[in-house]
Amino acid sequence: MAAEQGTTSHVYLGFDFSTQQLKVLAIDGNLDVVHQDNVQFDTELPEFRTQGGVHIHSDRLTVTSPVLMWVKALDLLLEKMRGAGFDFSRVRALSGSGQQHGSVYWKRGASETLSRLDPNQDLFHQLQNSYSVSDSPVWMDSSSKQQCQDLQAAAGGALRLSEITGSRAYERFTGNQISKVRQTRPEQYQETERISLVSSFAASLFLGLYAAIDYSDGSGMNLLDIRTRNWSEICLEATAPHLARLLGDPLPSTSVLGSVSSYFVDRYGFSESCRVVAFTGDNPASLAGMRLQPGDIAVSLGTSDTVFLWVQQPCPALEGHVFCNPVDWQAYMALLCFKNGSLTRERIRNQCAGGSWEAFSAALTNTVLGNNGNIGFYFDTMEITPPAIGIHRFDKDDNEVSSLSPEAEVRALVEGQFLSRRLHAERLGYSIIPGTRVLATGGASCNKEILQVLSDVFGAPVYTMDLSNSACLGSAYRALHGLVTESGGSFFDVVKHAPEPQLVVRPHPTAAQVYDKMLKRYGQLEETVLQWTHS
Ligand SMILES: Nc1ncnc2c1ncn2[C@@H]1O[C@H](COP(=O)(O)OP(=O)(O)O)[C@@H](O)[C@H]1O
Ligand SMILES: O=C(CO)[C@@H](O)[C@H](O)COP(=O)(O)O
Repeated sequence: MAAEQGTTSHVYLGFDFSTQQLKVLAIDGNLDVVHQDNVQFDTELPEFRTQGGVHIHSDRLTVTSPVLMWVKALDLLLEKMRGAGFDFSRVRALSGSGQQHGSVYWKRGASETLSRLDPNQDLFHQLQNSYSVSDSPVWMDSSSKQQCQDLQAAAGGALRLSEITGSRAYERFTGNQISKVRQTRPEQYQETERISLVSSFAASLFLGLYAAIDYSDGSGMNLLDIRTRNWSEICLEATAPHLARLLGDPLPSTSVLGSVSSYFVDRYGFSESCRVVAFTGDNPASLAGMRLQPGDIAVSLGTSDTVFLWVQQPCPALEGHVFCNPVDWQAYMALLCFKNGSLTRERIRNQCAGGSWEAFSAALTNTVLGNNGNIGFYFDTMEITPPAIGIHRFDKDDNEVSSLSPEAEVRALVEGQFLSRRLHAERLGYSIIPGTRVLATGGASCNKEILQVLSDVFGAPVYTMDLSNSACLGSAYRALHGLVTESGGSFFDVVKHAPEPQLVVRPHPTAAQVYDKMLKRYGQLEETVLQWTHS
């Protein structure tokens, strides 16, 4: 292992195909970050007309992204790196991550095209006709309710499905999306020779052949048996005939899948021996990037907010998800996902803080812990956890009110979001104990005032990495780890000299007094909001 890591001339790349952008990060053999870059979909690829990286369809439930936008983003990112003088010949291994659950439908003949790419042309032009479905369903989609009901019925109920796959049926989970595509677009489905996740689609581009789905991201499909780590026959059959053939066999997340295709060698100067390590989901990759340990709780504040934990034994339930662990095949991770995260914070920033994060932060500083009893629920779109919609504000006596002052609105939003994250994490069995670290990541984790509220609500210190894109960092670590896995090197051995997360904020001394009570009230009011949604 020392020989793998000892040299600084080698570098390891981590990519992240997330909702709003494609990012890349390079580390050297000492784990120092030596390069970073990104492509923002909305602004740098405006021809695809996305908002926040997606298209929301007229039914407000269907949410997709153009698959060719991701391909073009990779062309652009690699060109930017070349323009910045990045030396691709130093890359010893690469890996990456993708927003979870999204699906890519490769058209018949695409594997042939992938294997014979012309290095004189970009990927975008050569892969134009390689997808049977041009708009990939993504994690924000909630249009597959019927398919979820059918899958649960076939599996013997929601809890049984959760015991097998780690989650009850969720609309964004890939199996239900595949089922919907098969039913609503039979011709395109018939034309499909392979289905990838966003992560394995991206790995396929680098390999020049279809990449396996890894166990960890594969756990977000309602198709994988998280204990046997094989596709579940019951779930496959309930989803689509012959689906195993379209998915390929799942593999451990640490697998070396092969070397980069000659396209990347000839066009960008990658070494022929540069290895491609299985790509995974962005949340599993973040777990690796933050080097999450048992007892820690991670809060990712990206487009979605997620809360995740390292767990040794799977205890699937009706809420939340259990995924195979991306760095230790014997372990698991538990995850909760909240759809109304950064985009809702941006909306309230625009309405109440003149579009400025500084003013948004000032509103948090200028208002008191507990917000004088005001509590808000801000579900701009149907939330995942809990399945509720609408904007609901309550005063200290639990009366619904129609508005709050702009500053109180900002605090109600952020407190409400974090009370919800804590409430549902506790329902999943998590409890804050002395020594608990909250590790924050994602775009909003650069905002110290937001992190102060997180710390106060959780009653625990909040730490961050120097970088807010831990999914990229984790992917670069995983690239390095993939190389040493065969010789038995553990992930924690590989990253033991990586920089430790830094303490950013501690809870205010009165926080526990305020938020322990408020959490109970929040839970009761959430019941009311849920009843309103479903009445
Ligand atoms: N200073 C800030 N304060 C709060 N939120 C921020 C700040 N800067 C960026 N963000 C949020 O970060 C989000 C992007 O996070 P990121 O993790 O990069 O998203 P993704 O990986 O899902 O594409 C933006 O939507 C924005 O709302
Ligand atoms: O659906 C989930 C997790 O289950 C989301 O967390 C997606 O993985 C999108 O991630 P971001 O782009 O918001 O980081």
